[in-house]
Amino acid sequence: MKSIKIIPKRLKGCVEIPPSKSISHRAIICASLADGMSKVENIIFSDDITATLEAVKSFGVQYKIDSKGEISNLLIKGKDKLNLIKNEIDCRESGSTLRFLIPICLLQDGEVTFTGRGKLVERPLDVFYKIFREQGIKYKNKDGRLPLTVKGTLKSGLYEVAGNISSQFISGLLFALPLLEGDSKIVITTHLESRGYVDLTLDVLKDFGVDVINNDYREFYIKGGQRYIPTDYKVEGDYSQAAFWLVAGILGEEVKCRGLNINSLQGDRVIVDIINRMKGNIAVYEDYITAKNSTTEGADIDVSQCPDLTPIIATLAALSKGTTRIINAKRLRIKESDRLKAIATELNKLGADVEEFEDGLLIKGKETLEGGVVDSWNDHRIAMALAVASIRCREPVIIHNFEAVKKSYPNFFDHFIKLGGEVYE
Ligand SMILES: O=C(O)C1=C[C@@H](OP(=O)(O)O)[C@@H](O)[C@H](O)C1
Ligand SMILES: C=C(OP(=O)(O)O)C(=O)O
Repeated sequence: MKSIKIIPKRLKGCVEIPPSKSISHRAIICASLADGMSKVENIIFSDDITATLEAVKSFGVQYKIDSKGEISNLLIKGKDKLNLIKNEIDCRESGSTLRFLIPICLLQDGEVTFTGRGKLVERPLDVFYKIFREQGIKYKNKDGRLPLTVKGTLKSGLYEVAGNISSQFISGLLFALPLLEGDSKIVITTHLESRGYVDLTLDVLKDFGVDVINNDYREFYIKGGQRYIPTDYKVEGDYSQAAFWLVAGILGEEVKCRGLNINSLQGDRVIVDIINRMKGNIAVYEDYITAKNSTTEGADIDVSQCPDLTPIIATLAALSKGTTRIINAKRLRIKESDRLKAIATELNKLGADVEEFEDGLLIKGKETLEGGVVDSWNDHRIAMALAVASIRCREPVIIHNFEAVKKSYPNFFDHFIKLGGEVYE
């Protein structure tokens, strides 16, 4: 277990936001399924993106890396016919890699085993198991957990899919179904949560020449016999990661975030509206967003469309005036940690007043927090939220298992230091 000690400091400065992890997955997968050479620019090798790159290599996809400092560009030689060269895929802790690659792997009939690490082994796959049973696809898991071995091929036709467990199941099907000969339709049988991620999938599919008709997020019509077209694609900045720095600017001195698309489809772009609603001092310009020290106020926040923002919103709420209710957050319990329990437990260790409910949090804000020893629960977003909380602590903060940040943002603490943070390993 590795720990980091943070001396409370008000952060100030400018940060180049790393590329969107969600869009990076999508661009790599679409380039891999396009027969020819595609360029995917602005990539960082987080654990999750490495998992997806390793996964597509298992199907004969090749790529070259051109690195410039923290950022890399990929030249990907994709194939419209997958040939299995490695029948075991280690998804590490990446739910996106697992849920996106399973349908893609079922475009060929070789047997494949998916493995995972940490909490990924128990994150739900029931939506796919229902499809496997309906289509006669053989599958075997270990008491409902990974490893999962599958054998068979996806059929075109009607798919009835729940939209309130994970949008990733829908995205995974949207990558694979256009390549089948026949047409398909996905009917969403519940309210669709994390809808912005489906928007990202449809948008990147379109950029790579694949069209899907979206009937108000209730039905998706997928024409069969489509082909991905090799494309040059540049990944934009990640709003889920920018959220940590925007809150750091509100709690600290001032932070300017560069590299974001102010018209992004990313669902977590809503962090700007949330900070505004909480009376934070935030301003959006053509090529940067800046957040300045300000006194924020509690609000009622529905996170059903932006689950990944919950840890950092809870941190801001814990240091705002009044009460914040975070609602429709039950799905946070099936991420890299039980994020509701994790952020409530750890913020309270720092002296916050967070009450946990089955599907949300009730947070009574304070001027400052005490500080103390906390743990990341091996969850990158918990680690990063706690690091930001340190800004308004009276005493140092020690975070155990801080290296969890590698999952999505390996140089998070380099940026933290660049903004004036004082950390000791
Ligand atoms: O499709 C994606 O890129 C993601 C979808 C979201 O999951 P859910 O759809 O399960 O909420 C989100 O939590 C995850 O970080 C990335
Ligand atoms: C839940 C996350 O990612 P994934 O579902 O891909 O593991 C995340 O990045 O917070």
